[in-house]
Amino acid sequence: MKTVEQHITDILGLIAAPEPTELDLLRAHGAVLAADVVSPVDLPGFDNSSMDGYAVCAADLDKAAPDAPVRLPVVADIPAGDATPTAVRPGLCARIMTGAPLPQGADAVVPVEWTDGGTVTVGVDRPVRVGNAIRRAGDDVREGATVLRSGVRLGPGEMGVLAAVGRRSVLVYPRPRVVVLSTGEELVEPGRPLGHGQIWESNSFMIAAAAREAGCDVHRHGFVGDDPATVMETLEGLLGRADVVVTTGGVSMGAYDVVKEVLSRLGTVEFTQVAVQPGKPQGFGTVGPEGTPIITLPGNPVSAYVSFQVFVLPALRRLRGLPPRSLPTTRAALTAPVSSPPGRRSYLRAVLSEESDGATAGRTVAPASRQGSHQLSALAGANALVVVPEDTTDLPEGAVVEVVRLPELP
Ligand SMILES: Nc1nc2c(c(=O)[nH]1)N[C@H]1C(S)=C(S)[C@@H](COP(=O)(O)OP(=O)(O)OC[C@H]3O[C@@H](n4cnc5c(N)ncnc54)[C@H](O)[C@@H]3O)O[C@H]1N2
Ligand code: MOO
Repeated sequence: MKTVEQHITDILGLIAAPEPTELDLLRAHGAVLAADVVSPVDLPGFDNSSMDGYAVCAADLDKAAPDAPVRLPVVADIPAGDATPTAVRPGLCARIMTGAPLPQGADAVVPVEWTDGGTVTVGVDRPVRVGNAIRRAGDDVREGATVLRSGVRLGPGEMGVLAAVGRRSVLVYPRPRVVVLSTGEELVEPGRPLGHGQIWESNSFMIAAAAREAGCDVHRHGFVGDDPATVMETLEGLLGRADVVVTTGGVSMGAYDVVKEVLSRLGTVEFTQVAVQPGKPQGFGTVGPEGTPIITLPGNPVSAYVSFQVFVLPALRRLRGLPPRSLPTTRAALTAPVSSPPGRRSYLRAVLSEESDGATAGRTVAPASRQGSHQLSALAGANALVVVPEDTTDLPEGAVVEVVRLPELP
């Protein structure tokens, strides 16, 4: 059987580096930046007030005191956005609002709380130091400075910086388009009644959610039955909207394992067995005229989920323009014994907790009691996968194990 690492490498071999695209800022959220962003301006772009108050010459107020306020004529009123440049001379002041440009000649701003709030003349009851409540041009970003580096993900903070330096569009690797398709004659859309031997379809919802959380634009096509012609036709119809197709089901040894049958005929998809539990039957390759990558996951729901996190996620990261890393791991002590088939690496659903105990930096990990490939209930609530190596079949309570941290909700 193929190793987990080899299968990850083989899938990555199919995934070409993405093409950068210039996207409008509103569509760029979540994408990965494909070029450094340099600010064309200083930020702030001009000296401005950080408070509502009065722009003054500080020296005028040297002798101001609560019982002897200094009174200054107010010669201008400067709201934020004021387009008319203003100036003050010693002995005069201007009323000014937060964010408004500092008038020429002023060297300090007195907050309104230190004054009587006058609009013709104003009484100020204490001295002010030079520079008080002034935000200097360029004290945040200097013109020509790199504000964002290629490779960063555009989250809210990055979106803010881009807009602040005046960018309306950016060069990014756009979110990959993932099409999710499940197969199985027994499947019924949730919300519809079940007949004998039928089950509600769950894989496509789960895999679509995981791909979305991985930063992709996802089209959940839902599912098709086991008729090869329909599967082929459906797949062909979906290729135009996919950078990668992820299927579940139909890849094992069954007489009606339709994905395997249909894609084997195309000749570019390889079906294989990986030394992993769950998730042994796997496939990957390309389909259609554009050579669209396709990754075929097993149908058992837990197998599909674990396979997604172990095999598909690195590929999606590469498509996003990120290093194709696997999920981060840590070490933790088992709260219960676990077992694993010989020769296969198990990924057991578990709950990792960060409580303190020393040797494992305080982490313990509780494996779920139901580990069957069909036992979906243990997946809800799991935040980690306990890794049991290929050469290990049993681990006692207290053993320190490698633990994969599952992605957290963004
Ligand atoms: N003779 C053998 N049988 C099986 C082997 C084997 O090596 N020899 N491998 C087993 C393993 S391991 C797995 S995993 C499954 C994978 O089978 P398929 O990928 O062909 O999946 P299906 O047969 O279509 O379905 C398996 C199971 O999962 C349920 N299922 C499928 N799709 C969905 C869905 N979208 N939503 C919810 N549930 C789904 C399906 O009803 C089956 O119960 O093969 C083993 N068999
Ligand atoms: O190896 Mo299958 O994917 O668990 O049940």
